[in-house]
Amino acid sequence: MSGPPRESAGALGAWSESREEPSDEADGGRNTRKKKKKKKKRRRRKEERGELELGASAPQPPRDPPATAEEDRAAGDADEPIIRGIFRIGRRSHDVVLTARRVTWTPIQPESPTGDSGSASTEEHVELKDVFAVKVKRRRSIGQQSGGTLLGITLFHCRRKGIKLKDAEVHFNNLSVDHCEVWFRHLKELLRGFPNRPKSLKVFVNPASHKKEAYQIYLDEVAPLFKLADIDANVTITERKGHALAILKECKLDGYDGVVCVGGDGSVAEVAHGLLLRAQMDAGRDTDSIFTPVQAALPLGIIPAGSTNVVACSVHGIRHAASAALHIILGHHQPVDVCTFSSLGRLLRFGFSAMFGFGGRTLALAEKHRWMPPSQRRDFALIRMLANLKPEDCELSYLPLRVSHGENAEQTKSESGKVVREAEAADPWQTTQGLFLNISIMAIPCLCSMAPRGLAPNTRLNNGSMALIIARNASRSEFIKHLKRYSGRSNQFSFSFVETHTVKAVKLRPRVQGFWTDDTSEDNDSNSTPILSSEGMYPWNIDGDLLEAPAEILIRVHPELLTLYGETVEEAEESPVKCSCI
Ligand SMILES: Nc1ncnc2c1ncn2[C@@H]1O[C@H](COP(=O)(O)OP(=O)(O)OP(=O)(O)O)[C@@H](O)[C@H]1O
Repeated sequence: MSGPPRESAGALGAWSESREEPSDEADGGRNTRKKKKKKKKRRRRKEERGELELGASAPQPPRDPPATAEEDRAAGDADEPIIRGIFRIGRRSHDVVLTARRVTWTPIQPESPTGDSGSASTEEHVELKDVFAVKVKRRRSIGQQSGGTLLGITLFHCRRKGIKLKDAEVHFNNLSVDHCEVWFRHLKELLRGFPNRPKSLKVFVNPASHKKEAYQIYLDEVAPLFKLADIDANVTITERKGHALAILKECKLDGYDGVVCVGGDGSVAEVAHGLLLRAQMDAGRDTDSIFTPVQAALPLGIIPAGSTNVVACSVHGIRHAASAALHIILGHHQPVDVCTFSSLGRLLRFGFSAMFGFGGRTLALAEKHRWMPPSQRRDFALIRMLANLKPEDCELSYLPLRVSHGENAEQTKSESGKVVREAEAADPWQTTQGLFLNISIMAIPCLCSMAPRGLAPNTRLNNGSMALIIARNASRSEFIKHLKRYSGRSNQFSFSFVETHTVKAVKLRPRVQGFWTDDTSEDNDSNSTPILSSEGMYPWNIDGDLLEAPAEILIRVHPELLTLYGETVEEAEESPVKCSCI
């Protein structure tokens, strides 16, 4: 919007006057009903004469309210005034115009006796695509449940500050019930025309995330906005790992418009996996064989409340619960590519990103020290693994993605049927083997405060490919330099031991199966001896969740398999955090 309407200090809290919709007004008395009937008649007659819809200053003819905003837009008159009237906004009277696209208001200049027009009046507006609630504003005495003196109507909308979204409100004051009711009706009707805005959500809150404040974040920053937007939220506070997954496998999802996860990456990964697994079950897909997955039935909203929030940051650009809630409320849909991780033909899980080698082993070590606070155990594991840096001996195959724009180019379609790339052709599998310090496979950019441009800056949320980042064996100091560059501006990939590829699939097979060692003793500083595993289990870091996987893993990308609430973000707006320990 162009001007600064008063920002709400927590959408509900700042609302000192009571509010309700006109239809909720209840006095119960017969006389009142009669009066209402008469009033209605009078109003209808007035409407017919155009006296209500258009103020004295409005030359436009009255119009019927649009059946839906889309119909109106389709008629190509999105900028045609639908209704016009006078409201007080702040201390001044304003000429207010509603179109299918926006509400615009201009201060009414008092005519001066000298005929001067005075200073130029500034027009302000709010786009309806940013408006998420309209309420009737009334003054009620303490304890009064209904009725009350009507004061006007209030629009609640979303304001952008960089990539941060904030809720704000504009009060349109007018004591005429008829006037306000007509405006209210039109606004409600127009808002109903926006697609994707959820009315009912299934919410999972992980109370154990980060500093155990996820539920409080939900109560303070999200629930009030959902209430304002008339969203019905069914909340489950998860009791253990796997709880959300178990519910998603069995619960009825028909009544919901979306699923929301309040937590960190581990919780998001579990809910995303659950939603996608449920979609495969409903579609009768056999996940014990190579299969083409179907899209998740519902979009997923992420309220960041964890110690790592890479997925949330990739679609919001910031760890900010209110921004995330507003993306959900306004129905901002962002299709996202998702990977399947399978072994011996069986699906292990769905996910957005994976790390093998240093990334996997560091997480495995951190998980063994769960009793430590999250940041402490992460730093501890990082230092221990760097001190004992060892490569993995494995065979790595990948299917590169080659984009061609020639005549023979095929069109690739996502499961939704949308063309996701102009053309591409896959080269045959390429295979390399040797010692690797770390292998990252990422279907989304993975923005975070440690890497504002992303752990995989060369990939996009829905470009139908994955970034494969290979760090071959190198000295500890070179590897640390490579890691440090993620938080800065220098290219983290400009090292001779680092390779990046754009791929459709990756196969990774650890080559040595000797004995397991979790030996991280400081005196062993040789980083040329590969890590051996006796149990044939290798730790993978999949979206911050530990997966102990046997043998060969196949990772395939599936374009736009899941829709997240959010949008494409180029760079995280988090203040960059340098890892304190390297
Ligand atoms: N009530 C619970 N108690 C313990 N763990 C839970 C509970 N509910 C869910 N979990 C699990 O906790 C794990 C970590 O949660 P989440 O990622 O939200 O928090 P986090 O602080 O970012 O954690 P991490 O530091 O492990 O990334 C998830 O795998 C989730 O399944």
